[in-house]
Amino acid sequence: MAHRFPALTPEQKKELSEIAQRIVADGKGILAADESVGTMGNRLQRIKVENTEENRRQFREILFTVDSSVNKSIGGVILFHETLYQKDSQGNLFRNILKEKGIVVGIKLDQGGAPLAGTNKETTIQGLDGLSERCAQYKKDGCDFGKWRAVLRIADQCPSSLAIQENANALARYASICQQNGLVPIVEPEVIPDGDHDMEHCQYVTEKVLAAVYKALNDHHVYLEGTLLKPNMVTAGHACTKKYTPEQVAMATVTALYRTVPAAVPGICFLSGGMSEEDATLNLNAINLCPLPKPWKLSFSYGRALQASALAAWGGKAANKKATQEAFMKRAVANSEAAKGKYVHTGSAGAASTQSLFTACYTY
Ligand SMILES: O=P(O)(O)OC[C@H]1O[C@](O)(COP(=O)(O)O)[C@@H](O)[C@@H]1O
Repeated sequence: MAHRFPALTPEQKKELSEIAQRIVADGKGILAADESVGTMGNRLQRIKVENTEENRRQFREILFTVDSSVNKSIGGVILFHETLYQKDSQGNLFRNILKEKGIVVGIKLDQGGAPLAGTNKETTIQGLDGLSERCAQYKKDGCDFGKWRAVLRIADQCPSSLAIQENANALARYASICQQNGLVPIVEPEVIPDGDHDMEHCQYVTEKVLAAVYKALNDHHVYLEGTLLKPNMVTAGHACTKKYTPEQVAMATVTALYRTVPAAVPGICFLSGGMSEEDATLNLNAINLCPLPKPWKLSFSYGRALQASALAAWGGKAANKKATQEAFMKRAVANSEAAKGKYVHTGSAGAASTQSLFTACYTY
């Protein structure tokens, strides 16, 4: 069938693919600082800090005003709506501080889950109504990419084919709308790690989910060169008693991706999914060393695994700014090395960086 109704002009395609490539340029990944108010509340509760707008602003100011050399490790930062319009204590908009460092600014576009009736507690994600108008405004306000997280879980009868199809279609519709408005869509179908399933089962499910997502993206005429994928790594469920090495996780993950993700996709930026900071880095490093064909950049888009020890160092006190920035920079550099397959584990990881960051049923 002839391609009679092109979705994007050559200029639009060029812009999108250049943005995507900047974000995952060699050794660069994404800081996912887009926790919604509720999710941030859980983070702050762990360090006994009240979940106020000012406390959220203060922590993010410390992260974003870190030394400019962070731009060697961080190519993009995902923000929550509130943060996009916040300023540092000198009155500079966060988004301008990031752009001055050469970091691409992104925005969370999904608006939370809604139950799929008649399923075993499965969900779809809301936010498609009015999405085009929101994207246009965010583009004007300095954003160049978006993020939409769909949640799939492994359990009895899960993920159902309804949940897989519905979430794949919503992700594809979101991706299409983003691209029409000049935003690179980060497509995030997360198979959450809750459960006692083994790694092999996670691989099977991840392949089914990714295959459905790429079928839907194709159906919706999404320009793959102007997208990024944010998947889970293939791991055993959190309650599985069998343990796997980073090399085993890497082999299962790259196998699943190689079978399902087209080579036209410029980058795959993993979520950390409750792994400890150190495990997230070691697994990413092993993924980059995995001896299978890897036609995409394999990098990170971590929330918890980039911020947990920084949050612990901060503890809500301005006086801890330096220690907080050092903790953040340490993880950013470690993950940048891992994105090149060059991370050397020194054995001196701090206690905070080896702590599990798992949150049950992470589906706020
Ligand atoms: O539940 P929310 O507020 O959408 O947040 C989900 C979080 O999960 C992520 O998609 C991935 O984060 P992790 O690396 O911590 O798993 C973040 O981008 C985001 O902050």
